[in-house]
Amino acid sequence: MKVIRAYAPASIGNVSLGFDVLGAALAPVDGTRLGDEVEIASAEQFSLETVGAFAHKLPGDADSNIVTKCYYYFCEKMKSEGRQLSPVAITLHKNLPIGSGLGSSASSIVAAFAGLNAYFDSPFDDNTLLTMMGELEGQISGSIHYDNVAPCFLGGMTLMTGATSPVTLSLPLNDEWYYAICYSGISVSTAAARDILPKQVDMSTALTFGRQLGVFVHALHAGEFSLAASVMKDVIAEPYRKSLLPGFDEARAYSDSEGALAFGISGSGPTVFAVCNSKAQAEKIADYLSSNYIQNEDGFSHVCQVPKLGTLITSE
Ligand SMILES: Nc1ncnc2c1ncn2[C@@H]1O[C@H](COP(=O)(O)OP(=O)(O)O)[C@@H](O)[C@H]1O
Ligand SMILES: N[C@@H](CCOP(=O)(O)O)C(=O)O
Repeated sequence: MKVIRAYAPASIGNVSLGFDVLGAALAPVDGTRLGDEVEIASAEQFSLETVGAFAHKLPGDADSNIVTKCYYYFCEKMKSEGRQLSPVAITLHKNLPIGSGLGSSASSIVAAFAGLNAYFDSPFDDNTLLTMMGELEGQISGSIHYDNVAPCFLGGMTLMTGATSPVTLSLPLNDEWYYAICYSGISVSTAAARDILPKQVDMSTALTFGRQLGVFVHALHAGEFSLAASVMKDVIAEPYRKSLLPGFDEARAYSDSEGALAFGISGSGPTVFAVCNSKAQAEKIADYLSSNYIQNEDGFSHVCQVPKLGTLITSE
């Protein structure tokens, strides 16, 4: 019997300076698989089973799970192209905490679509799949944003174009940067963390945002990584969202005192990340965050890099 497995990594939305337009995939350097995984096999009728460390935090009924919505959306798209789908049984390994700022819903969505596409012999190209992923992410968080689904699917650091094709561009990576990331264990709803943001920004904020993003993209292409790190500052969301994150200011102060290149909120939080020049520095900051930023037994920290690959498909 054909079985497809799709693993989709965690991601940092916004990367501080690119609200809704910049994202990066994450891979712990110790080889931990930090991401959701789906298994797809043939069945007489559709079913979804959920397992894994955070399965018990998902909605109780399968119909409310975003993976079920992905399956029916995929069926509709196939039907509109004159193709019929055979039913499948999906198992979701829910390894990412919900409302963590690690692109948890994106990880499930990407694993589901990428897995279904592989199972049904690749009817959709990457750009079409990305558009479908963005739509489902929009259903869950209240507005379409690709900054988690794109890096989760494609890997690396991705910049959204605002166009339909290509939806996203890949930016050069710095292999020497390490990211200390820490999930505090509390849940922050992305939709709620979007609702607290002002609907308009003032002129000076808009100018800073545009300048930072322009300098960042130039600096990465020029290999000027210190310059790139110097503009990793969030002028859009952090001033409002940090009030939702107990211990945020202290965590930033420690990261700065250790000489980290940048520090910020991953997605809508509560996960935070520090960009570091060395693995040793990232380990020290991750240790501090483990002891001081984590609020309960669900929290964790990792030292990560940004992987070149995103979703991994295997079949048997
Ligand atoms: N497979 C899934 N993974 C994550 N969240 C899911 C899934 N299916 C349904 N949900 C629901 O979607 C919402 C996701 O909340 P959100 O704050 O966007 O999380 P995150 O920021 O971690 O992606 C929650 O209400 C959660 O119960
Ligand atoms: N750009 C979005 C990113 C949300 O990421 P998540 O991991 O918290 O879902 C935002 O900042 O709202």
